[in-house]
Amino acid sequence: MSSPAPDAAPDGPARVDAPRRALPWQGLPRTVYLFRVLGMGLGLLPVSFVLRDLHAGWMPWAWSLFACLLWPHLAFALARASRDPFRAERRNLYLDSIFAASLVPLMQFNLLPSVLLLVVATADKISTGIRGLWLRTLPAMAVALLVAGACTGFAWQPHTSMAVMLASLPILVIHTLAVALNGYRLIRKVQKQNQRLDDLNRIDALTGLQSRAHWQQQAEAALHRSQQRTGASTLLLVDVDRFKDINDHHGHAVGDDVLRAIADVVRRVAPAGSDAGRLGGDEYVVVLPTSLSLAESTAEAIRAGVEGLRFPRLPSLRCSVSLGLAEPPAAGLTLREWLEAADRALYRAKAAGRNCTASRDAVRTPQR
Ligand SMILES: Nc1nc2c(ncn2[C@@H]2O[C@H](COP(=O)(O)OP(=O)(O)OP(=O)(O)O)[C@@H](O)[C@H]2O)c(=O)[nH]1
Repeated sequence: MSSPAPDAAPDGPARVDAPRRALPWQGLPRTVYLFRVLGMGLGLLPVSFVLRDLHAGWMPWAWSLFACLLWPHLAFALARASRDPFRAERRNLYLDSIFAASLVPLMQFNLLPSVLLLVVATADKISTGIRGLWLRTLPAMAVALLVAGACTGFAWQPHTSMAVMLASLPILVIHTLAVALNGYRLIRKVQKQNQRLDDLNRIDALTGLQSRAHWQQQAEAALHRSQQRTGASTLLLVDVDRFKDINDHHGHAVGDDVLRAIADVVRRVAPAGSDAGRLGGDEYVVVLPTSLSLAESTAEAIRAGVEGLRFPRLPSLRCSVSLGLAEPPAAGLTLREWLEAADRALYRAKAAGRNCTASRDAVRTPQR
């Protein structure tokens, strides 16, 4: 939007600005402008037919032409020129309602176009999404109706002719569809943003594995199934060996590359139905849908896969992982106890020299 920022920066020494965030209502004047041009422009059609039938003088005609044709552009220009476009637009929205209501007595309360103008003006306020705006404009409309009514002596001819009915159709159809389409567009946008938020919540941004919170939910469900004896599962903790050294020698960016590459190995090797996540730092965790003996083979495949990783930009870089396995704890015990058991196994793998797998009973070191 080309309108000036709400507050101009004061003169003074150059400084680093915080990242700029779009102001929530910045696009309001342009959105409202389109609907105002459409609503007021189409509204002029039935108003003109009624004024013609009433043989109205120049005053009602001039006022109607100003309100329906000139005002939408003037309102936009005022909002754009304002230092605070949102405040200016909110004032314009009140004036919209006042103008629409003032046309009703000019039409001598011709039923269909009068109801239509009042409803469209109110619906427009609702569709701005500004809380309570439509309710607050109702008293302003009532006052406008009374003042214009007093000026016209409350002349009363509510009958709507067929010609006026036909002239009312465009605003009824086109404006209603335009508002509905705008609502649809907004709903789609919100749905996409909700989906993105959900993804951000479920997925670890660096590795693409499950986030810790999401993994915990999945693991608790798997533990429950195991404790109900409706499915085998084994917990596997994977920790990068001497990862701090990799960061210190090659930098955090390379460290991140290593974390991503190891996540790829985990994803590739873990059997279907596994839940793999990143617990944080250089630690991964997988619930495998298999018994301990099959899980040991998976763990060994991950260990070997990580050992075999090569990084084209750093051909000499090698990495390895230590792995700890644990069967589900007895009924009544929780995910916390399961993780602690896997952590104890992982500790044994580290103590046995790293780059190996350990479970409660055994440490499996690869043949080197
Ligand atoms: N590059 C990178 N480093 C991270 C990230 N999260 C944690 N780290 C680093 O990972 C390292 C973890 O080191 P530790 O687990 O304490 O120890 P280690 O060097 O892996 O040694 P052992 O686990 O005993 O083999 C720390 O230096 C953290 O700063 C991350 O997202 N990216």
